[in-house]
Amino acid sequence: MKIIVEKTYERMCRMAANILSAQIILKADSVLGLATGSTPCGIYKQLIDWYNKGDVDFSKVRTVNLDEYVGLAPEHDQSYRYYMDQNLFDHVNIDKANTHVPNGLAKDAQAECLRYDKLIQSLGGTDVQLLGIGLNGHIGFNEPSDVFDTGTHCVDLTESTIEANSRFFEREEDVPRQAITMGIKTIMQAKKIVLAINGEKKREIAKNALYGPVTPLCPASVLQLHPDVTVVLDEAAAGLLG
Ligand SMILES: N[C@@H]1[C@@H](O)[C@H](O)[C@@H](COP(=O)(O)O)O[C@@H]1O
Repeated sequence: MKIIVEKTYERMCRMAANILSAQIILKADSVLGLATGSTPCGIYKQLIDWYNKGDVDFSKVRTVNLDEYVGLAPEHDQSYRYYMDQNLFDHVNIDKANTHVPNGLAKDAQAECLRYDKLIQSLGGTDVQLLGIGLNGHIGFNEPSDVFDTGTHCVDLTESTIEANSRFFEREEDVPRQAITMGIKTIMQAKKIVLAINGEKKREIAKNALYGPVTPLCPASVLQLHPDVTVVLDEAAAGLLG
């Protein structure tokens, strides 16, 4: 595990964006695994900036997103498809047909999960997977549990995640209770992983995930076992790493 600490959130984002853009430069049709949440916003902003300066070309890039809420249409302003369009895809020269997010409206969620895993395989697997981390150690929407979940699957969100994500919704009742997420196996199959962690609130979980025991009670801890992980943190999140 490579751990890089940057002074500010902006510097952290620049570092993560550097890894993603280097990947695209080295392999124009890279498959990027992308994440949502507040953490990656600045990373996408940086990529858009470099695109506008002509430094990075998305025309052949393919993307697979980690997760999507069950029951939200792509045009719902809190769906992860909407987030990706707003925060990245609408601002760069990516072909939208090459961007993939699980379908939160699928009638048969099970079939959708299988379709999504097959899709990732058919693209040749993920070259770089960008991850954020939830306050309880979740990655994607893999919540703490007794076992590491395998492929893409449907999950019941925990109360703490619903509460954390309620900041994006008008009322807590509006937060979906379920999501479709890549599983730990899907995530671990990525050739390279970049985990971004910022803010004082994530201090404790950063320490547990990076230096604590590998356990499904802290899903991000499994990343300690991946051969090519880079963790980028701002100083606020790195405060307990020693
Ligand atoms: N499903 C997403 C995760 O992919 C994300 O990493 C996490 C942390 O979000 P934030 O970056 O806003 O703290 O929240 C959500 O639940």
